[in-house]
Amino acid sequence: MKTTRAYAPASIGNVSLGFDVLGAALQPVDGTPLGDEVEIVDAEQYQLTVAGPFAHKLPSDPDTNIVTHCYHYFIEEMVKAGHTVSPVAVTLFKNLPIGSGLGSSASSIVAAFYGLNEHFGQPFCEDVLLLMMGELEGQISGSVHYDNVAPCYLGGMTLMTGQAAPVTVSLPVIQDWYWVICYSGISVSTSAARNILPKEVPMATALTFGRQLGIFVHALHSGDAKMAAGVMQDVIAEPYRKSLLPGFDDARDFAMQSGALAFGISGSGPTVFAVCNDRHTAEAVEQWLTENYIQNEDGFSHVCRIPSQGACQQQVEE
Ligand SMILES: Nc1ncnc2c1ncn2[C@@H]1O[C@H](COP(=O)(O)OP(=O)(O)O)[C@@H](O)[C@H]1O
Ligand SMILES: N[C@@H](CCOP(=O)(O)O)C(=O)O
Repeated sequence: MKTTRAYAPASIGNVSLGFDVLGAALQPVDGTPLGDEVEIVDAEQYQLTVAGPFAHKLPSDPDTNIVTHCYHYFIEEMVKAGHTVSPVAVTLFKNLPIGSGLGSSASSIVAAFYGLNEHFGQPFCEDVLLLMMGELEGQISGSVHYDNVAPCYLGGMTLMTGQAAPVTVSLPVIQDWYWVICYSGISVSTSAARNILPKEVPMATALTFGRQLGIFVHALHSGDAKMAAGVMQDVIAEPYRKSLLPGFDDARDFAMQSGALAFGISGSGPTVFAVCNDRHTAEAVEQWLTENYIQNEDGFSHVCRIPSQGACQQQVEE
C-alpha cells in the first residue's frame, strides 16, 4: 500500500513591508520542526484523521477541515485533466497553532496539495499547484493571497507577481540574519484581522509602500542588509492590527533597543518577529519575548533562519 508523508513549514506573511505580496518560510536553528505534516495512504474511501498538539483546536467535523476541501478540489482537477483517481486516507498532524500568524492554514493546505501531488505521480506543475493553494487559502481568509502558501511550498523569501505564471519569484535572502518569532498563545482570526483594515489607503501611504518594496528588493539583490532593514516598516496593516496584540509596543521597544534591525507582526498576528544580525542578540530578544510577550501555555518562541527548502517529502515509518 503506497504511503506518502509531506511536511510544510511555518511562514511569515507580509514581512512588514509587503502586505499580501511578500512572505518567508521559517526553520528554527535548533532543528525543531515547525510546520504541519500529512500522511497519505491508499484506501477504500476518503477519510481524514487529525493528530498533533493543535488537533484539538480544529473544527470537530472533518468535512470542514481545509485538508478535506483540498482533497476534493485536487481530485476534481485530476478528473478534469483526464487522470485516473483512486481514494486515499489522510492523517493531518496539526503542529501549528490556528490563528497564530504563522501561516497555519497555509501549512495544512500546502502539505495536503504537495503530498497529494507526490502521491499521484506529480500530475500538476508548480504554478498550477500554487494557484490551487491560493484559491483554498482564499476560502479561509476571505481573499486570495499567496504570501504564506508560496514560501511554505517553495521555501525562501517569495514575492508575488500577480500573474498566473510565474505566480511568484524567489528573492535572495540576507544570509546573516536571524529571525526571532514569538507566538503569544492567543488566536487572531486572519479574516477578522483583514476586516478591520480600511478598504482604501491615502496616496502618501501608497507611495511609501511602493518605495519601501522597491528599495527592499533592490537591497536584497545588492546584498545591502542595512538598506533592506531600513525599509522594513508596515504602513498598511500594523497601525490597525497592533491593537489586537497586547504588549506589541513594549515588545518592539525592547527588541529595537536591544539591537534588532526590524520588528513586526507575522502575518495577521499575534506572532511577532524580530530581525537580528547576530545570534547573541536574537537569543536575548527571544528570551525577553518568552518572558514578556507570551500570554498562556500555548505560546512559544524560536530563533529561525529562512530555509531554502519549503515543502518536502518525509520518510515513512514502517
Ligand atoms: N487544517 C486547518 N488548519 C488551520 N485552520 C483550519 C484547518 N481546517 C480548518 N481550519 C479553520 O480555518 C480557520 C483558520 O483561521 P486563520 O485565522 O486563517 O488561521 P491562520 O492564520 O493560522 O492560518 C479557522 O477557523 C480554523 O478552524
Ligand atoms: N497577508 C495576510 C497574511 C495572513 O497570514 P496568517 O499567518 O495570519 O494567516 C494578511 O496579512 O492578512
